[in-house]
Amino acid sequence: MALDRETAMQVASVLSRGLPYIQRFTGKTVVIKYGGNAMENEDLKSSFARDVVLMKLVGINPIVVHGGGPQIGELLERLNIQSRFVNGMRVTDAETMDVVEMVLGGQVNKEIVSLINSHGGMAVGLTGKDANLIRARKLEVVNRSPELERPEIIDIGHVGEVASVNVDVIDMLTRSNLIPVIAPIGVGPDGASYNINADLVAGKVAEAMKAEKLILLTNVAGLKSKEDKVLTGLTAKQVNDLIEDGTIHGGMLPKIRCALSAVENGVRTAHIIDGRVAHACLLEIFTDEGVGTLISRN
Ligand SMILES: Nc1ncnc2c1ncn2[C@@H]1O[C@H](COP(=O)(O)OP(=O)(O)O)[C@@H](O)[C@H]1O
Ligand SMILES: CC(=O)N[C@@H](CCC(=O)OP(=O)(O)O)C(=O)O
Repeated sequence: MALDRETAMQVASVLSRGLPYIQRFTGKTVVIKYGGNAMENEDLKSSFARDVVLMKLVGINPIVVHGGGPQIGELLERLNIQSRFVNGMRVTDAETMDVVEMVLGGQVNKEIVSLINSHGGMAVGLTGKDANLIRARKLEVVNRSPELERPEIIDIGHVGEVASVNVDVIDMLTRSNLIPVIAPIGVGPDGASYNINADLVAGKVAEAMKAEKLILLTNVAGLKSKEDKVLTGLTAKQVNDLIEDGTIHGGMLPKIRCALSAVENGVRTAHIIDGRVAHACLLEIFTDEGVGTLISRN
């Protein structure tokens, strides 16, 4: 579709103003965690896919790690399987694990791959089982309730944490101009599947790839205070205090923990941003002040 002269001038001006940002980020890796809650509607999904394609086109290496918690919840409900969370992690028995693998590796992964490809990108979908991309070990959750005489380990089933990331596979894909889209399922030493929180996978992939940025797209404007204000530029100590006093809870817990770990392990910055805003990823990259909550080492 041809642009009229005035619109073309505006587009040219906007593109030109993006040049310093493109120069700053070209050749750098950006890991984007696309949360299930941010996949709100078709327009938002399209704007996300277009952002990823544009990033790739200007020389940035986007790596997508997706969630799908609400989508898993929907199918479990349809199948009449009860589900509950401990510390933001879904308790995962064998039956639930089958559903998790179907929804994340099948439905959600392929939907995102198709979306990116329909906007002109070349995405390849993987779970952590493909080429042993994500090796996992069982996650131990410790209950430190003051009511207990001593801390107790809670068994939450087939839930894992990342033991290692096969960086070579991701490198091979990105060098071939492909965009990796990773579902957060890990493979244990015995070949078994592990359900891993997608934030944790995104954080570890960002660390292993020495990413410039880790962008966590979610369904809130950022990390919020008790007064509902978006907080940014927090120190690790301030974050820990917010966890202690319960301001940070539920799904925000793994998000904030993985962001802190990422910046302590070589990722330059981590950002928790609102995926319900169109072009959230580009807004983050193409503004000096960024959007949402910034977490950096200092
Ligand atoms: N301090 C906080 N600031 C913002 N959100 C918080 C906070 N504590 C808990 N949350 C919850 O964390 C949720 C985001 O996590 P989650 O639902 O797992 O999203 P996603 O699917 O994007 O990973 C928010 O919708 C909110 O309900
Ligand atoms: C162990 C665990 O909780 N796994 C998550 C995996 C999906 C996920 O993390 O999705 P969101 O990012 O959309 O929340 C789950 O079963 O819901």
